[in-house]
Amino acid sequence: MTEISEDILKKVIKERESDTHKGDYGRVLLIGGSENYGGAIIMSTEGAINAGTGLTAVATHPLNLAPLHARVPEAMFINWRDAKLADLIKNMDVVVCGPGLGMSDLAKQILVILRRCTSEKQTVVLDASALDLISQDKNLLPTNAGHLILTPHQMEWQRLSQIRIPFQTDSANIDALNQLIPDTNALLVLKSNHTHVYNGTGQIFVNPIGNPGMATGGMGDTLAGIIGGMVAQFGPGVETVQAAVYLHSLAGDLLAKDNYVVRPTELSKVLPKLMKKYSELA
Ligand SMILES: NC(=O)C1=CN([C@@H]2O[C@H](COP(=O)(O)OP(=O)(O)OC[C@H]3O[C@@H](n4cnc5c(N)ncnc54)[C@H](O)[C@@H]3O)[C@@H](O)[C@H]2O)[C@@H](O)CC1
Ligand SMILES: Nc1ncnc2c1ncn2[C@@H]1O[C@H](COP(=O)(O)OP(=O)(O)O)[C@@H](O)[C@H]1O
Ligand SMILES: [Mg+2]
Repeated sequence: MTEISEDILKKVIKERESDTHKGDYGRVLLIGGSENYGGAIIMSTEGAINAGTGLTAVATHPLNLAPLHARVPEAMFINWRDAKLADLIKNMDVVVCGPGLGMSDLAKQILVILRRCTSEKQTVVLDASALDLISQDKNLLPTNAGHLILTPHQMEWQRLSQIRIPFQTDSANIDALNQLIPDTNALLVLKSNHTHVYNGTGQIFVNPIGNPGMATGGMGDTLAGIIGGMVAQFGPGVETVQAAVYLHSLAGDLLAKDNYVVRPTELSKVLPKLMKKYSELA
């Protein structure tokens, strides 16, 4: 087991070359945000954009169009019922699916489309409702994606792995990950006060930072977006995911120095400054 440290940020976050454009920093599509959970996909999108995604698109319920554009005009919008969703998915580097997606039949259909349209070169980050739907039907897993990153909290992992929270030991978690996805490219980010990152080969990375001010709805949605944005720029390896987990908590700790509660939307705002600092320390 390895403890994640600040060094991972210096290693992963690169200074940007002058001769580059938005196409060099990845295309991310975020899918989620039902009528009742629009905030989840907006917070996720804020995480992705503030972590530096080159181009960001959001597939969501049409009710979310105005609030999404009011908060993040950088993001493009598509109605999640639009037939063009399939082609959009095919053109993405990273798809983050699940924040506020909900458990409807439409949400299930979206997972079917995602499974059909993803391919080897793409990374899919699965969070929240997407994981709960997959718990009900494992055939919904988008196994054609080259890289799969699962980001459950302990209750979502209990539903998915059938391992009750007190029995979620490292060895049980690795066995369950390998059983669920017999592919060493899969990563499991098991969120708790000390999030563990596992890969299929049995490596374990533990996040030693973060704080209970971060126990606020939307904090995981934000992390899923940050992971998507960082994978889009720095690749889908386990080091990128460790860096995203550490950066999220570091931002949370920075805000918790003088705030009782850390709002996910405030956390996203401090990411560009932190990333700048670590890009220069490489
Ligand atoms: N503003 C919004 O629109 C929000 C929407 N959300 C969406 O709401 C849907 C349901 O997700 P929830 O996660 O709220 O509901 P869940 O029912 O999946 O899990 C929440 C419950 O799990 C238990 N739990 C045990 N260990 C935990 C751990 N380590 N971390 C977190 N919870 C733990 C807690 O009792 C908690 O109330 C998802 O689609 C999610 O994305 C949430 O992300 C909250 C914010
Ligand atoms: N007590 C805590 N200490 C450190 N980090 C925490 C704590 N509580 C929550 N977090 C972090 O906040 C996030 C919560 O994720 P999640 O439960 O999926 O939130 P949501 O679904 O509401 O967005 C995780 O990254 C978790 O590590
Ligand atoms: Mg969550």
